[in-house]
Amino acid sequence: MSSPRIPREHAFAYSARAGPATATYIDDFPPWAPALFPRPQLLPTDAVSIDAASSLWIEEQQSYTEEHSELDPHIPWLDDGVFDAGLLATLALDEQLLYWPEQAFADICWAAAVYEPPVVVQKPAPATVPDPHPPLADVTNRRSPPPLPIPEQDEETDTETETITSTPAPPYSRAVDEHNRLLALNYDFAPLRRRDVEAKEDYMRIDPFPRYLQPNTATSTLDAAAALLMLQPTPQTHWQVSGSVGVGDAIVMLGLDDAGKTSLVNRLHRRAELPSGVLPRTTPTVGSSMETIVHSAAGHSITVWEFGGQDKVRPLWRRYMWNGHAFAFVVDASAPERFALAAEELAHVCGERAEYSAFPFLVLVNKVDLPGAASVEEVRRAMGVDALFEGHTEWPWGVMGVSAMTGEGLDEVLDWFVASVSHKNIAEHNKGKKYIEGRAW
Ligand SMILES: Nc1nc2c(ncn2[C@@H]2O[C@H](COP(=O)(O)OP(=O)(O)OP(=O)(O)O)[C@@H](O)[C@H]2O)c(=O)[nH]1
Ligand SMILES: [Mg+2]
Repeated sequence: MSSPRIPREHAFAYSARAGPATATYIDDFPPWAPALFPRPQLLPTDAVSIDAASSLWIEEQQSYTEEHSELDPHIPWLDDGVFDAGLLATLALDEQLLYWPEQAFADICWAAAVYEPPVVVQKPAPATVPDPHPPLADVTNRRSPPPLPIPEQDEETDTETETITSTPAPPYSRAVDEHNRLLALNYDFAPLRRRDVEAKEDYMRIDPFPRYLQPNTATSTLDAAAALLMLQPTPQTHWQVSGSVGVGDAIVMLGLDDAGKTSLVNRLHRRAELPSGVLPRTTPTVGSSMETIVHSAAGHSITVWEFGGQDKVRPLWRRYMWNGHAFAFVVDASAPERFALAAEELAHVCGERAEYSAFPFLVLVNKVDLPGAASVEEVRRAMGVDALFEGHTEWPWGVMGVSAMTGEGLDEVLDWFVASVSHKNIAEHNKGKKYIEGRAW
């Protein structure tokens, strides 16, 4: 089977997003693509048809399902080979993308359209940003793709293009910002929000990325999916989680900025060597970060997935928080003036979805080492957790005092999670997710 060739501008789009060291792939995957696939042996080194890759997946999935379905009821393997949009946000995004690239892509787009706040659309002035792909007449919602710089232009190239291409490719994170900016300029998700799009099929009909979506080619579908996934600061983490099935239980850690989440993760990760009273310096977390720790002599492996708490990154919480097996919400006990905001954010992020979930949940009252820190009881009342979980007795939940500075309380916290994360909870939770599919999960 011949390799699908991706258009030149797409190749350059990869390089623009991936950074300066990666300027040439016409037939290749971008260097960040392996991060999207947790089982790299299935990632071809050159472009290959999706069929070839997916037949490998089918074999592997069948044997795995036979082996594990009884043991691991929480593993959301795809039932009867049917595309399941409800699993996209959980643990099977990579499998879905390989099996059903078009549907997966459309669903990612749809999810983004439904769940993201509307972007402010600033239409580029036609004089300064030429539209290389005029919209088709029959699709009213379509916007042109971002104007992509073309490398290695001829001498005669007009000055505007030269200006763009002579700028060195920005480093990776700046490239993501730049990419976001271009998307914000060119795509208007607002009309596709939930009130207008009742079914995914509607969205598929609208298809705002026609030039990025070429059926049956992994490269173009990845490009398309990545275009949306790159809207997140660290899309790779999502995919890594999707590969973490079987690695251990994943705790999603949320909380306002400065609550001490990163410090807690650092302490948990390095508690054997880090003396009490010493904390590595931290900087505010942008996006999310993940650390796997081993707890207890039995070697129980736990992945802690921590999200930045600054107001700009809080919208990420809602999208990803349900991908773990348990939550921890960290509150700074020394900042009572922020309790109300923390309570508000917690209630917002759980929302009505709490009703359908069965995740173990702990409020971690951090910094109890500081003089004047509020007591666990005070934080419990201020956070309104009793009201939040009223009627959800099936949820194991609690409030515990900890200190990243001294390590106090952390063993108890880990013991609690290990005892509370059960396959039963996870299966319940997945059921809830299926039930609520189609609503804002
Ligand atoms: N005394 C004391 N200070 C702490 C403790 N935990 C964290 N800190 C301090 O609190 C500050 C913020 O800690 P971070 O871990 O960066 O906070 P964060 O929740 O990750 O913040 P974002 O990444 O912005 O969401 C740092 O100066 C830490 O040293 C603790 O248990 N005791
Ligand atoms: Mg942090």
